[in-house]
Amino acid sequence: MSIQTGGLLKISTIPLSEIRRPIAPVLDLQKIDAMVSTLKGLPEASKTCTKEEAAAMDSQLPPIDVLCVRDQGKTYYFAFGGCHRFQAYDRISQESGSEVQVRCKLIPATRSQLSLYVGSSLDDMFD
Ligand SMILES: Nc1ncnc2c1ncn2[C@@H]1O[C@H](COP(=O)(O)OP(=O)(O)OP(=O)(O)O)[C@@H](O)[C@H]1O
Repeated sequence: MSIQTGGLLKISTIPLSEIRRPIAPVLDLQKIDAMVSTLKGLPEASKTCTKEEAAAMDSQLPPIDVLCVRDQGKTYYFAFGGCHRFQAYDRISQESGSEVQVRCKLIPATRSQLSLYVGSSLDDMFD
């Protein structure tokens, strides 16, 4: 999604618990450790990116592309990428015991655009 959206969309923060992630990820645990370090502002962040990149992040991870779909008066958020960043946010949330805000690039989408990602599971996406 990043290729199409480039710098066009606004960056927002959405509570982690409000973002639906329909596809199970395949994970590199070392990358998640380094991302958690970035969020905590620790130097180990540079394990999966350069020291300069980590410094530029300033305890932030790049925003995750999130589809934003309106259905029957409610807004639903869906993510299909950002697997490692979500795992890092999950861990920070578990460690702190509180809700975490996720930096997102919100992409307005329709139900039929969402169906391109989830196929016949579309109706299960809204509950
Ligand atoms: N330790 C880190 N600290 C800060 N940023 C990082 C770190 N590791 C990777 N990044 C940056 O995070 C972004 C996403 O990285 P990557 O694609 O590897 O993970 P991801 O969250 O699983 O995303 P996707 O599923 O979309 O590939 C990249 O811009 C990358 O440069």
